[in-house]
Amino acid sequence: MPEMMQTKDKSSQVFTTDLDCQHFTRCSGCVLDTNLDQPPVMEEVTEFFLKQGVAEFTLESGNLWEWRCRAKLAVRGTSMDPQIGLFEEGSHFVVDIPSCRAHHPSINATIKLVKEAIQELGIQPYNEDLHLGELRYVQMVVTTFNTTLPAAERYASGKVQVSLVWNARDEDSIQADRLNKMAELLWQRGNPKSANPILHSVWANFQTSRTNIIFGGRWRHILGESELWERMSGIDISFTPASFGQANLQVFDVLLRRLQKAVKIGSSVVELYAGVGLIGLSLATTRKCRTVKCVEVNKEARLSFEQSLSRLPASVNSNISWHCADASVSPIKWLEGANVVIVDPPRKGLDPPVIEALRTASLRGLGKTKSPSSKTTDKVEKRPWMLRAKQGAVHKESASNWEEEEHTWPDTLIYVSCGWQAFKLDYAALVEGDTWYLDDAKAFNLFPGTNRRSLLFLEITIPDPDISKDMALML
Ligand SMILES: C[S@@+](CC[C@H](N)C(=O)[O-])C[C@H]1O[C@@H](n2cnc3c(N)ncnc32)[C@H](O)[C@@H]1O
Repeated sequence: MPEMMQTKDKSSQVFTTDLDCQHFTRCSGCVLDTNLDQPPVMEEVTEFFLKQGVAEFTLESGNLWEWRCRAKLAVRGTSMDPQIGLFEEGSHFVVDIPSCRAHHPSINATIKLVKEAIQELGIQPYNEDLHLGELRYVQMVVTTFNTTLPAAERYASGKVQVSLVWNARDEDSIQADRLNKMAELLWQRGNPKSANPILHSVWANFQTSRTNIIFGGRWRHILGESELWERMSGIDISFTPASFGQANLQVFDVLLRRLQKAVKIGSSVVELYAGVGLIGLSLATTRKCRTVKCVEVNKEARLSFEQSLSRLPASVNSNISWHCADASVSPIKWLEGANVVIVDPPRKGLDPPVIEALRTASLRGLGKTKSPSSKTTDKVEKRPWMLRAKQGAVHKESASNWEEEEHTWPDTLIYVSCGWQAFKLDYAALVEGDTWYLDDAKAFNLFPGTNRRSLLFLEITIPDPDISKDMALML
């Protein structure tokens, strides 16, 4: 990684945290080009947490360049002069970003390959005004999983799973023949045994809608390995091209290790907004959890979860489950029986029913509200919820016959936030009336070059002074 960069006259070397990217003025991807390790929003964030009693609020930064391992870029222009990049702020013009400093180098090398294939085969980039053309978007996901290499060399030699978003209904439509030709050309030039071994696999997604939604519902694996793996914080995790994945693998790995320390050995954990279950599975493995329940609305994440579950070490003895469900529907049911709840919502923050359920769970844990166990009420009136929870679920039973803990409510809430504005509102609602109490907070620079998306990891406990003391010591 270019930790050190040259000054313009090349006479001396200085440490710099400047972006130094030729696309900066037009590209909407980065909003900062200097002091990438000190996003201005941190001033407000630090002051906020200082007021909440977090004396040492810090920002953990990783690589400031070449950190992005996942990119979805629009393809526009003409077959002779394709443009691959992001839309200019507030416009429909695509800014071509072949030398993006944030991208992992294998992503930029893949963009070059894709452009060559477009030009040589005369592939038509999508024209949204006319709703014509063939290639709409390209998604590139880097995998650094390669156990044949020493760990230190894996990142630099990451390979790309490339997905071509094709303007056709499915693979049987007339245009699919050209899609296959393009996939074959890419593979011929970038497969792992070629002179330029940058590709892991080639996929297609089919999208004909006139909206700006990137992906359609149909995916097809065309060439290379069908499964994409990543090793993060001690576990192997699988991603399909349709599932959510972190863009900054290295800093998220640091966040995960920090998060693990906040969970006591033997805890029962529920994770809402769980994606492919990365956080939950890593806790099952490293914290010997009794139970781990992951709740995620995107059904496409299920296959990844099943594959990752099959590679967990045999020594993991937790009851583990993944549920395809909307966390905002009857969220209180997921919370009963857990000591720890983890939420990792999208940028818009928590759904209001989830905030309400977290507040109720805290009050129930403190014995401030009398409530029947939700198990009892389910029997008579909440059967649809029970059925919903079972539909589409994945389970792995523990060899130990752990009893389900009724009347237990979480005393630890870990909030992973990627949206500062939404977080502030959620936080105010969570702590109102002393339902939750902030114990610690830390920021991770998951998106260097941006001001708005630095990520926070927060640990909030119920306002029991003894528990807070234990947590403080543990940290
Ligand atoms: C920021 S991602 C976190 C994913 C996961 N924790 C990870 O690190 O890979 C947010 C996830 O929440 C999911 N999601 C959004 N709304 C949801 C809802 N109402 N119920 C459950 N999951 C939801 C999204 O599909 C996405 O996978």
